[in-house]
Amino acid sequence: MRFLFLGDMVGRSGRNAVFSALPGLVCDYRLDFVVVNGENSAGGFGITEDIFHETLRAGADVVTTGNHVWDQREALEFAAREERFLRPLNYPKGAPGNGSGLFEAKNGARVLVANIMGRVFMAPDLDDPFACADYLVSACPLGEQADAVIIDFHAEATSEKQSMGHFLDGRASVIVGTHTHVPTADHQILTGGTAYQSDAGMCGDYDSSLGMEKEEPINRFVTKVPRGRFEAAQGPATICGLAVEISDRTGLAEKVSALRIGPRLQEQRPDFW
Ligand SMILES: C=C(OP(=O)(O)O)C(=O)O
Ligand SMILES: [Mn+2]
Repeated sequence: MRFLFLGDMVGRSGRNAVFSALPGLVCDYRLDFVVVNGENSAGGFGITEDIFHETLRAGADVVTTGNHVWDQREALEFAAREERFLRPLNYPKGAPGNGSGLFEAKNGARVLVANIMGRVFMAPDLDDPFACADYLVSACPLGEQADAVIIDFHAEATSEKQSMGHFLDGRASVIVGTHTHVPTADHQILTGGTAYQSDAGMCGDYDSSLGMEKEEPINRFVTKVPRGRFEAAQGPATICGLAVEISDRTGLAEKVSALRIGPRLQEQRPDFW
């Protein structure tokens, strides 16, 4: 199974880059399943229903999110109606919408997708992400109810992300980190067969501070006096993601590659499709 994950779309430039490139990637690579993180897609703060649907039309099968999921208030409403829209699974009971779902890929595979959020340097009062992940993969095991298990782990601390990767190694096809907006060079297949990357990076303008115009972040670090809002950077965006060939027999990863298309970052594409 040919799987592609794209990292946090940041603002209009990130959206436009994904919406123009993803249809071609789906076609050229004959992708079976695509997940895109959309939590910063509305000006950097959350996602609207229109953007969600446009992301699906561009070729995403599922849209994940993170700490900004409710920034656009309409998400509180459409989350409950849209099973392909995921908010962090470890929000306390009663949160609107779903944190996981079982979906059918183009090749007929049953794909379990979950969006889980870290707690280190994030909201500490979330349910335990490790207990949540353990329950999920035990309730819908890879190789039994699911032919592939994909987890977007939205977290700040690399230690928490790497620990989650090893904790689930062999019980998931892909554990990919999001949130920091910086692609890490540690994409690999762990010893138990799970594809892992600490952070896929953002789909956004890299002439920025994490996808936001750099002036205000610099100002706040230098003067400690806020002078304006953070605005999404408007320059040409680079798409960052993770490409994984998942075994149809075991559901574990066979090949993994970073994907980086656009200015400023060194281009990387899978060489196995
Ligand atoms: C990019 C970050 O946050 P956000 O969730 O605001 O995108 C971050 O804090 O690394
Ligand atoms: Mn985030």
